[in-house]
Amino acid sequence: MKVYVLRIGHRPERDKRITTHVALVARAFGASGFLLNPCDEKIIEKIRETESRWGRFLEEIECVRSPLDYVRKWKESRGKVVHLTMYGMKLDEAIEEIKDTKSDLLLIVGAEKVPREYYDLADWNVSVGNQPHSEVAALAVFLDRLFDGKELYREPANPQIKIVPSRRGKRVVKGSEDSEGASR
Ligand SMILES: C[S@@+](CC[C@H](N)C(=O)[O-])C[C@H]1O[C@@H](n2cnc3c(N)ncnc32)[C@H](O)[C@@H]1O
Repeated sequence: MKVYVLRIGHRPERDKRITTHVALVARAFGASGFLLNPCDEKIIEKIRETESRWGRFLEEIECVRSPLDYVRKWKESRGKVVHLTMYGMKLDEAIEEIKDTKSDLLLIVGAEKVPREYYDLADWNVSVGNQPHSEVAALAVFLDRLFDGKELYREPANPQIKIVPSRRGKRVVKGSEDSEGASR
């Protein structure tokens, strides 16, 4: 099952940092695509740079012109749609059903008020608790539950650098080296 994250309602003048975090969390927590509307080329560029430096997880990083059309096409030809919203059904009640579909998932997160059509198009409107919080937190918790925590230490393709986990300090080696620092 592949997951693409669609960030809608991005306001370039105020959401740059949080939308960047949505994309970084999507990448680090198991998504295979990141889509953005309205467009912000600086964010797209930054995530592409992150992918070249830290390795490839995302097969698509793009702006979409019409997010509603994108959602409709996804449903017609690719898979199911989940919309994360505090008004949705409980995560605990939705997650097993979502895992069972086995189809690819488009995961929608908002910024400003999300238009009604997305609630109607979604196969599941899912809440991560029924309190308002953050798209970054909602996305991280949802993906971690979906993948049962197994996404966190998977290896990206062709990293330039990578971290060697250590109890103290910071160990970073070239992507071509193993965890002892030896070249492969
Ligand atoms: C800061 S909220 C603003 C939502 C907006 N006020 C509305 O009514 O649609 C931005 C995004 O965070 C996500 N979010 C916030 N709290 C959530 C929760 N408890 N469960 C799931 N998603 C949540 C949703 O994707 C939401 O669109």
